[in-house]
Amino acid sequence: MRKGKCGVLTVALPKGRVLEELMPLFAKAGYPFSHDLFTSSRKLVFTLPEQGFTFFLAKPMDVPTYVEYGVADVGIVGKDVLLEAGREVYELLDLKISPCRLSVAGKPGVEPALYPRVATKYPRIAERYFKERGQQVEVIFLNGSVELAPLTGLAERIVDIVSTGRTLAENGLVELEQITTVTARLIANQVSYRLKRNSIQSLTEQLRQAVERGVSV
Ligand SMILES: Nc1ncnc2c1ncn2[C@@H]1O[C@H](COP(=O)(O)OP(=O)(O)OP(=O)(O)O)[C@@H](O)[C@H]1O
Ligand SMILES: O=P(O)(O)OC[C@H]1O[C@H](OP(=O)(O)OP(=O)(O)O)[C@H](O)[C@@H]1O
Repeated sequence: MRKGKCGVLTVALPKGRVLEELMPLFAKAGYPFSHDLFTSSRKLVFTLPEQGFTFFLAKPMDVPTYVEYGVADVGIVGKDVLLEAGREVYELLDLKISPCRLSVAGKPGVEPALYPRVATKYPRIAERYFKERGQQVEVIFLNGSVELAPLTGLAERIVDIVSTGRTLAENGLVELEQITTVTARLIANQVSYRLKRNSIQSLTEQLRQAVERGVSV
Protein backbone atom coordinates (compact mmCIF):
# COMPACT_ATOMS: atom_id res chain seq x y z
CA MET A 1 0.00 0.00 0.00
CA ARG A 2 1.22 3.49 -0.76
CA LYS A 3 0.31 6.39 1.45
CA GLY A 4 -2.88 7.86 -0.01
CA LYS A 5 -5.41 10.35 1.22
CA CYS A 6 -6.52 7.90 3.89
CA GLY A 7 -3.05 8.18 5.48
CA VAL A 8 -1.00 5.64 7.30
CA LEU A 9 -2.54 2.38 8.53
CA THR A 10 -1.64 1.30 12.03
CA VAL A 11 -1.29 -2.46 12.33
CA ALA A 12 -1.07 -4.50 15.56
CA LEU A 13 1.12 -7.54 14.91
CA PRO A 14 1.29 -10.53 17.28
CA LYS A 15 4.75 -11.39 18.56
CA GLY A 16 5.76 -15.02 18.16
CA ARG A 17 4.63 -17.88 15.98
CA VAL A 18 2.04 -16.05 13.91
CA LEU A 19 4.43 -13.23 13.01
CA GLU A 20 6.87 -15.75 11.54
CA GLU A 21 4.29 -17.09 9.11
CA LEU A 22 2.78 -13.68 8.47
CA MET A 23 5.85 -12.05 6.94
CA PRO A 24 6.04 -14.43 3.94
CA LEU A 25 2.33 -13.82 3.39
CA PHE A 26 2.82 -10.05 3.55
CA ALA A 27 5.70 -10.37 1.07
CA LYS A 28 3.50 -12.35 -1.29
CA ALA A 29 0.86 -9.64 -0.97
CA GLY A 30 3.38 -6.99 -2.08
CA TYR A 31 4.49 -5.77 1.36
CA PRO A 32 8.05 -7.08 1.68
CA PHE A 33 8.81 -6.54 5.37
CA SER A 34 11.39 -8.89 6.80
CA HIS A 35 10.76 -10.84 9.98
CA ASP A 36 14.16 -9.57 11.13
CA LEU A 37 12.96 -5.99 11.04
CA PHE A 38 10.59 -6.81 13.91
CA THR A 39 12.70 -9.30 15.85
CA SER A 40 16.28 -8.05 15.71
CA SER A 41 15.70 -5.37 18.36
CA ARG A 42 13.53 -4.73 21.42
CA LYS A 43 11.61 -2.02 19.57
CA LEU A 44 7.82 -2.28 19.69
CA VAL A 45 6.76 0.48 17.28
CA PHE A 46 7.87 0.67 13.66
CA THR A 47 6.90 3.82 11.78
CA LEU A 48 7.20 3.38 8.02
CA PRO A 49 5.38 6.36 6.48
CA GLU A 50 6.76 5.78 2.99
CA GLN A 51 5.23 2.32 2.96
CA GLY A 52 1.99 3.61 4.48
CA PHE A 53 2.21 1.65 7.74
CA THR A 54 2.93 1.93 11.42
CA PHE A 55 3.33 -1.46 13.08
CA PHE A 56 2.95 -2.32 16.80
CA LEU A 57 4.33 -5.55 18.21
CA ALA A 58 1.91 -6.80 20.85
CA LYS A 59 1.34 -9.98 22.85
CA PRO A 60 -1.12 -12.05 20.80
CA MET A 61 -3.82 -11.88 23.50
CA ASP A 62 -3.58 -8.06 23.51
CA VAL A 63 -3.96 -7.51 19.75
CA PRO A 64 -7.82 -7.37 19.83
CA THR A 65 -7.60 -4.81 22.66
CA TYR A 66 -5.43 -2.44 20.62
CA VAL A 67 -7.79 -2.85 17.67
CA GLU A 68 -11.03 -2.42 19.63
CA TYR A 69 -9.74 0.80 21.20
CA GLY A 70 -8.72 2.08 17.76
CA VAL A 71 -5.06 2.71 18.51
CA ALA A 72 -4.48 0.11 15.82
CA ASP A 73 -6.69 0.26 12.72
CA VAL A 74 -6.17 -3.41 11.96
CA GLY A 75 -4.52 -6.39 13.58
CA ILE A 76 -3.58 -9.99 12.98
CA VAL A 77 -4.43 -12.63 15.53
CA GLY A 78 -5.35 -16.30 15.92
CA LYS A 79 -9.05 -17.20 15.95
CA ASP A 80 -8.45 -18.71 19.40
CA VAL A 81 -7.44 -15.31 20.74
CA LEU A 82 -10.30 -13.60 18.95
CA LEU A 83 -12.84 -15.96 20.52
CA GLU A 84 -11.27 -15.64 23.95
CA ALA A 85 -10.87 -11.87 23.90
CA GLY A 86 -14.49 -11.23 22.87
CA ARG A 87 -13.65 -7.75 21.62
CA GLU A 88 -15.89 -5.66 19.34
CA VAL A 89 -13.88 -5.78 16.12
CA TYR A 90 -14.57 -6.76 12.53
CA GLU A 91 -13.07 -10.02 11.31
CA LEU A 92 -12.10 -9.34 7.70
CA LEU A 93 -10.14 -12.29 6.42
CA ASP A 94 -8.99 -15.81 7.24
CA LEU A 95 -5.26 -15.73 6.50
CA LYS A 96 -5.07 -19.54 6.70
CA ILE A 97 -1.69 -19.45 8.46
CA SER A 98 -0.68 -20.85 11.87
CA PRO A 99 -3.27 -23.63 11.72
CA CYS A 100 -4.03 -25.57 14.87
CA ARG A 101 -7.08 -26.57 16.89
CA LEU A 102 -8.51 -25.93 20.31
CA SER A 103 -9.34 -29.17 22.03
CA VAL A 104 -10.32 -30.80 25.27
CA ALA A 105 -7.67 -33.26 26.42
CA GLY A 106 -6.93 -35.43 29.39
CA LYS A 107 -5.54 -38.75 30.54
CA PRO A 108 -6.85 -41.70 28.52
CA GLY A 109 -9.59 -43.84 30.04
CA VAL A 110 -10.40 -41.52 32.92
CA GLU A 111 -14.13 -40.95 33.42
CA PRO A 112 -14.72 -37.29 34.29
CA ALA A 113 -15.99 -36.46 37.74
CA LEU A 114 -19.47 -34.96 38.13
CA TYR A 115 -17.93 -31.50 38.48
CA PRO A 116 -14.50 -31.82 36.82
CA ARG A 117 -11.77 -29.21 36.98
CA VAL A 118 -10.59 -27.93 33.60
CA ALA A 119 -7.28 -26.04 33.31
CA THR A 120 -6.77 -23.63 30.42
CA LYS A 121 -5.31 -20.42 29.01
CA TYR A 122 -8.77 -19.91 27.44
CA PRO A 123 -11.26 -19.61 30.33
CA ARG A 124 -14.04 -17.89 28.35
CA ILE A 125 -13.95 -20.43 25.54
CA ALA A 126 -13.89 -23.29 28.03
CA GLU A 127 -16.79 -21.87 30.11
CA ARG A 128 -18.86 -21.35 26.97
CA TYR A 129 -18.08 -24.77 25.53
CA PHE A 130 -19.06 -26.75 28.62
CA LYS A 131 -22.06 -24.54 29.37
CA GLU A 132 -23.45 -25.14 25.86
CA ARG A 133 -23.22 -28.86 26.59
CA GLY A 134 -24.88 -28.54 29.97
CA GLN A 135 -21.74 -29.80 31.71
CA GLN A 136 -20.82 -28.21 35.00
CA VAL A 137 -17.07 -27.70 35.31
CA GLU A 138 -14.69 -25.62 37.38
CA VAL A 139 -12.41 -23.70 35.02
CA ILE A 140 -8.92 -22.94 36.34
CA PHE A 141 -6.90 -20.32 34.49
CA LEU A 142 -3.25 -21.10 33.74
CA ASN A 143 -0.69 -19.04 31.81
CA GLY A 144 0.91 -21.93 29.93
CA SER A 145 2.30 -25.48 30.11
CA VAL A 146 -1.32 -26.44 30.60
CA GLU A 147 -0.55 -30.14 29.99
CA LEU A 148 1.00 -30.16 33.45
CA ALA A 149 -2.40 -29.85 35.10
CA PRO A 150 -3.67 -33.42 34.54
CA LEU A 151 -0.21 -34.83 35.30
CA THR A 152 -0.08 -33.18 38.70
CA GLY A 153 -3.74 -33.62 39.65
CA LEU A 154 -4.59 -29.93 39.38
CA ALA A 155 -7.30 -30.71 36.82
CA GLU A 156 -8.71 -33.76 35.04
CA ARG A 157 -9.16 -32.02 31.75
CA ILE A 158 -7.48 -29.24 29.82
CA VAL A 159 -8.62 -26.99 27.00
CA ASP A 160 -5.60 -26.09 24.92
CA ILE A 161 -4.08 -25.67 21.47
CA VAL A 162 -3.14 -28.86 19.66
CA SER A 163 -1.02 -28.66 16.54
CA THR A 164 1.17 -31.69 15.88
CA GLY A 165 -0.16 -33.47 18.99
CA ARG A 166 3.41 -33.98 20.19
CA THR A 167 3.00 -32.18 23.53
CA LEU A 168 -0.04 -34.27 24.43
CA ALA A 169 1.58 -37.54 23.33
CA GLU A 170 4.85 -36.90 25.15
CA ASN A 171 2.91 -36.24 28.34
CA GLY A 172 0.68 -39.30 28.05
CA LEU A 173 -2.45 -37.29 27.28
CA VAL A 174 -5.05 -37.70 24.55
CA GLU A 175 -7.27 -35.34 22.60
CA LEU A 176 -10.86 -36.02 23.66
CA GLU A 177 -12.99 -33.44 21.86
CA GLN A 178 -12.19 -30.79 19.27
CA ILE A 179 -13.74 -27.43 20.11
CA THR A 180 -12.78 -25.52 16.97
CA THR A 181 -10.15 -25.21 14.28
CA VAL A 182 -7.91 -22.14 14.45
CA THR A 183 -6.09 -20.00 11.89
CA ALA A 184 -4.87 -16.40 11.96
CA ARG A 185 -7.36 -13.65 11.06
CA LEU A 186 -7.14 -10.05 9.86
CA ILE A 187 -9.29 -7.87 12.13
CA ALA A 188 -10.23 -4.19 11.98
CA ASN A 189 -11.42 -1.44 14.26
CA GLN A 190 -15.04 -0.65 13.45
CA VAL A 191 -14.54 3.12 13.11
CA SER A 192 -11.28 2.80 11.16
CA TYR A 193 -13.07 0.48 8.79
CA ARG A 194 -15.33 3.39 7.81
CA LEU A 195 -12.77 6.22 7.98
CA LYS A 196 -9.92 4.35 6.28
CA ARG A 197 -12.06 2.12 4.13
CA ASN A 198 -9.90 2.37 0.99
CA SER A 199 -6.63 1.55 2.73
CA ILE A 200 -8.13 -1.30 4.74
CA GLN A 201 -9.95 -2.78 1.76
CA SER A 202 -6.81 -2.55 -0.36
CA LEU A 203 -4.76 -4.37 2.32
CA THR A 204 -7.50 -6.98 2.70
CA GLU A 205 -7.73 -7.56 -1.05
CA GLN A 206 -3.95 -7.86 -1.48
CA LEU A 207 -3.81 -10.35 1.39
CA ARG A 208 -6.84 -12.25 0.08
CA GLN A 209 -5.10 -12.75 -3.27
CA ALA A 210 -1.89 -13.85 -1.52
CA VAL A 211 -3.85 -16.36 0.56
CA GLU A 212 -5.53 -17.69 -2.56
CA ARG A 213 -2.17 -18.08 -4.32
CA GLY A 214 -0.88 -19.93 -1.25
CA VAL A 215 2.30 -19.39 0.69
CA SER A 216 4.97 -21.96 1.42
CA VAL A 217 6.48 -21.36 4.86
N1 LIG B 1 1.35 -25.24 18.36
C1 LIG B 1 0.81 -24.06 18.66
N2 LIG B 1 0.77 -23.66 19.92
C2 LIG B 1 0.28 -22.45 20.27
N3 LIG B 1 -0.23 -21.58 19.38
C3 LIG B 1 -0.25 -21.94 18.10
C4 LIG B 1 0.27 -23.19 17.67
N4 LIG B 1 0.14 -23.25 16.35
C5 LIG B 1 -0.43 -22.11 15.97
N5 LIG B 1 -0.69 -21.30 17.02
C6 LIG B 1 -1.27 -19.96 16.95
O1 LIG B 1 -0.27 -19.09 17.48
C7 LIG B 1 -0.79 -18.27 18.51
C8 LIG B 1 0.16 -18.21 19.67
O2 LIG B 1 1.37 -17.74 19.28
P1 LIG B 1 2.57 -17.82 20.33
O3 LIG B 1 2.74 -19.22 20.78
O4 LIG B 1 3.70 -17.11 19.70
O5 LIG B 1 2.02 -16.92 21.51
P2 LIG B 1 1.71 -17.32 22.99
O6 LIG B 1 2.76 -18.27 23.46
O7 LIG B 1 0.28 -17.75 23.10
O8 LIG B 1 1.79 -15.93 23.65
P3 LIG B 1 2.36 -15.59 25.04
O9 LIG B 1 3.75 -15.11 24.71
O10 LIG B 1 1.42 -14.53 25.49
O11 LIG B 1 2.31 -16.85 25.87
C9 LIG B 1 -2.06 -18.89 18.97
O12 LIG B 1 -2.95 -17.87 19.36
C10 LIG B 1 -2.53 -19.71 17.79
O13 LIG B 1 -3.45 -18.96 17.04
O1 LIG C 1 0.48 -30.10 19.40
P1 LIG C 1 1.83 -29.43 19.53
O2 LIG C 1 2.48 -29.23 18.21
O3 LIG C 1 2.71 -30.10 20.52
O4 LIG C 1 1.55 -27.92 20.03
C1 LIG C 1 0.73 -27.66 21.13
C2 LIG C 1 1.47 -27.03 22.26
O5 LIG C 1 2.04 -25.78 21.84
C3 LIG C 1 1.54 -24.75 22.67
O6 LIG C 1 2.38 -24.51 23.74
P2 LIG C 1 3.50 -23.36 23.72
O7 LIG C 1 4.73 -23.90 23.10
O8 LIG C 1 2.95 -22.13 23.10
O9 LIG C 1 3.74 -23.15 25.24
P3 LIG C 1 2.71 -22.85 26.41
O10 LIG C 1 2.18 -24.18 26.82
O11 LIG C 1 3.54 -22.24 27.46
O12 LIG C 1 1.63 -21.94 25.88
C4 LIG C 1 0.22 -25.29 23.19
O13 LIG C 1 -0.18 -24.64 24.38
C5 LIG C 1 0.51 -26.74 23.39
O14 LIG C 1 1.14 -26.98 24.62
